[in-house]
Amino acid sequence: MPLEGSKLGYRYNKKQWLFEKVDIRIEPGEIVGLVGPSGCGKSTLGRLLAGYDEPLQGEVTLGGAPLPPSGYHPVQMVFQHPEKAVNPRWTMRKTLLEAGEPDPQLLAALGIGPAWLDRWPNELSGGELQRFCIARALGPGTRYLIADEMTAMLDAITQAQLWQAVRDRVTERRLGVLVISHERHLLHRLCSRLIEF
Ligand SMILES: Nc1ncnc2c1ncn2[C@@H]1O[C@H](COP(=O)(O)OP(=O)(O)OP(=O)(O)O)[C@@H](O)[C@H]1O
Repeated sequence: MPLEGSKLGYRYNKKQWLFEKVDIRIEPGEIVGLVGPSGCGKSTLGRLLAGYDEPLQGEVTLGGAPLPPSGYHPVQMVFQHPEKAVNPRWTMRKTLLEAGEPDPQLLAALGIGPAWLDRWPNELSGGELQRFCIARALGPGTRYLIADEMTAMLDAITQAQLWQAVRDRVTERRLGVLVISHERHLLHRLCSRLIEF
């Protein structure tokens, strides 16, 4: 089931339109890159596709139907700053359980040590915390991942490890991925096509 945005338009606070009439389509098992100058609206488009915000024009559909209004969301988004994306009062185990029972193979592929599950967010480094955010976003019900500068703050080795784990899910589960990044070499390595925004 493709993830599609049709004739999407958005603007903040009734200012000028950030974008209008944008069509975008991602197929299962596809990794697509989204590039464009800073401030052009890439993250905003990602938020619309992930159902965080409602488009002001057009619609987002998954397999031809509107995104589900409640329950586990099949389109998940991961941001650059993991510390903003987790509840500081939840252990990492509880954080992960939000997305369903975690798959031990996925945790191992993301380099998450079993002992980390009993830690609190402030007891992990940014890179360690981001691994949990990715694990949570790849819960069993996820069909699409919107990765917004997901590995921009990580070293090259960790970056490669995390993207390999995502790629394996693309192959095994036919996960579809939209990669928002300024790093052209990363996009060329990962993506089968690029959308210039
Ligand atoms: N909540 C908000 N309220 C008002 N304006 C916003 C809000 N979020 C983003 N903007 C503005 O909308 C524009 C697009 O922002 P967005 O984050 O989507 O761009 P981007 O292409 O992802 O940028 P970057 O590459 O710098 O991350 C920017 O000018 C930004 O200042």
